[in-house]
Amino acid sequence: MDAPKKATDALKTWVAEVAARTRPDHIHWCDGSDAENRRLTDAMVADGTLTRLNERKHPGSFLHRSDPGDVARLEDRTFICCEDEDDAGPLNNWKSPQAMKAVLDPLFEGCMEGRTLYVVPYVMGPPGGDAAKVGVEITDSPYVAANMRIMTRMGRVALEELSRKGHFTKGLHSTGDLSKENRYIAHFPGEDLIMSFSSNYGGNALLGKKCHALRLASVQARNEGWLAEHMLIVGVTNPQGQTTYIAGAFPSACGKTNLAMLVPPQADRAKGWTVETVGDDIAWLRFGEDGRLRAVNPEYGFFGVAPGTSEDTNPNALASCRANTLFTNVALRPDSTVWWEGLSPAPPECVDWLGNRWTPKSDHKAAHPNSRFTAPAGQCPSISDRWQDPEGVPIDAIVFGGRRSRVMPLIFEAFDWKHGTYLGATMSSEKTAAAEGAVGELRFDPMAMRPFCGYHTADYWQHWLDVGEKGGEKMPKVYHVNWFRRAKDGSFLWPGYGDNMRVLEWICDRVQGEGDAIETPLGYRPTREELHMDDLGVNAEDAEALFAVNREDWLAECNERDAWFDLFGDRLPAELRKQNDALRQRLG
Ligand SMILES: Nc1nc2c(ncn2[C@@H]2O[C@H](COP(=O)(O)OP(=O)(O)O)[C@@H](O)[C@H]2O)c(=O)[nH]1
Ligand SMILES: C=C(OP(=O)(O)O)C(=O)O
Ligand SMILES: [Mn+2]
Repeated sequence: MDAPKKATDALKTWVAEVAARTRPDHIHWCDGSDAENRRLTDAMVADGTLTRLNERKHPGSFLHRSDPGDVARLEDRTFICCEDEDDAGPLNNWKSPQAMKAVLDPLFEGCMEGRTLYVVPYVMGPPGGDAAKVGVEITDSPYVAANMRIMTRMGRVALEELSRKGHFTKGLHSTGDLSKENRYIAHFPGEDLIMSFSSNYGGNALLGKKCHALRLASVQARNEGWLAEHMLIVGVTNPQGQTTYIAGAFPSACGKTNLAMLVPPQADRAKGWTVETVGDDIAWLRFGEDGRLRAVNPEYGFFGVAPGTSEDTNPNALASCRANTLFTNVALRPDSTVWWEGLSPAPPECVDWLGNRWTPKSDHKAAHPNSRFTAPAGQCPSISDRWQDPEGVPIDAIVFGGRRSRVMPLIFEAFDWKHGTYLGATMSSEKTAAAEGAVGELRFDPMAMRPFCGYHTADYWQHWLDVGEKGGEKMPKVYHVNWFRRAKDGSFLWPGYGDNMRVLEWICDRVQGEGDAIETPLGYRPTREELHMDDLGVNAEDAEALFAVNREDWLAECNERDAWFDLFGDRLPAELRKQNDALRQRLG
């Protein structure tokens, strides 16, 4: 297939070079049209890659069962390949660009023989805006191409944007043999290039998302004075009609999508509170002409965690993925509808994510814990009118949150930006199924960017401090939340989900200069009355436990933070150590 007219010479040359190396049988330039999507999905149904779902209940939707060994991001196999190892920092795997290519080039040699090479041009960010960035992913996976069409503005629109912008980020992906030995997700910030081999999992293979919009974009953002963050963006409007936009950084599978699509409880709606979704995973933040930080969602779809999503917990996500959705590794019911743990009571029988018959008596889960839906953002009932605003929305508050069963209170407010940067830098969270490894293990995950920052984390923190200097008084307020603190019996102390609205309302009140607060060593916290905890059925004892600051635990936490900071050597901004000392002093 010939290159489309709009393709630049640089793009045509690159495609020709890649084709010469990978030797595909065919080349297909994706245009992003419905007709093309139909051809791709029909072919995948025919060869068993996809299963067509119930046309009435899930129109235009399909199930994909991945290779059983390819179900999550693989951090061990993810590399930052800058020239100088020191610039990758202690949290990234590093290989020199030369060494990495010496490994990858032979793997890519001839890897597309017998396959079709898809050229997938895409735009991250609202087209036409300053924030928008063009990328081109070359892949031999039609499943990846079909997912990219949902997650990004893909095809013609991207080539048009390319003709305006000229530059594009290169992403080269091949399914390879799906073995872990050959799995590499490699980033070359110096060449604006990604090479990904032997995984088709979202975070490893949909290169516009974590690889481009976070790892490479974080490096560009540092160089250009903006922020590329692992954050949801949500708008909350109070009964007076004032809208507060909040950006929230939570590690993978810690509640971003849920918070972005929150449905306020009936009582709050009756008072006049509403919530709108701008983005659920990534935010690009830059200063507007008014000197305030403005955020765009660079994505076009949601790559959401299926388990736990239900009419009760997240009806907006369910509505988003009713149609035109690709499901990966969920269970299939006899009527060709999907099921996962937490959606509804278990069906008497279904086919599990591995393709085997499953009943409630089975000894394993029907859906993989990291099973996902890929759904168009425009289908979300709560999507904001401004979600594609090229200027972005002004951010009034930034919320950090981890999954902590102990120690960390429900919510507190930072004293100022520097203290907020410290809260982000010392975030920690229990590991989830979104990446391979031991689920539940506590680890530091600064700004929820541990797996996604494309350079030295200490330099990244310094960048946060610099951005704060630049923004001065106009910077957002910063908060820390934890929905996951547990009672002695192991149950969650906080009802979470829609009831997180109470926390958002307090944040809005604070931003508007209202809302009572109590000063604690950690920061400002709301009173129990502010959160209307009695209405939620949170008793006084649980409320106490949700906010408890145990001095011994916190002194231990300070010591762990010192040891954590030691990892970063003399690149660590002195301000962060100072903040830790100040906390220790406030604890007494
Ligand atoms: N207990 C509790 N679980 C939550 C809450 N919000 C999300 N979750 C669960 O955390 C998991 C990941 O949530 P999700 O919003 O998809 O996280 P994301 O990957 O950060 O977007 C799902 O199983 C949710 O049901 C909450 O407020 N409380
Ligand atoms: C997309 C991913 O994560 P999340 O949406 O859970 O942040 C991922 O882990 O690949
Ligand atoms: Mn999510």
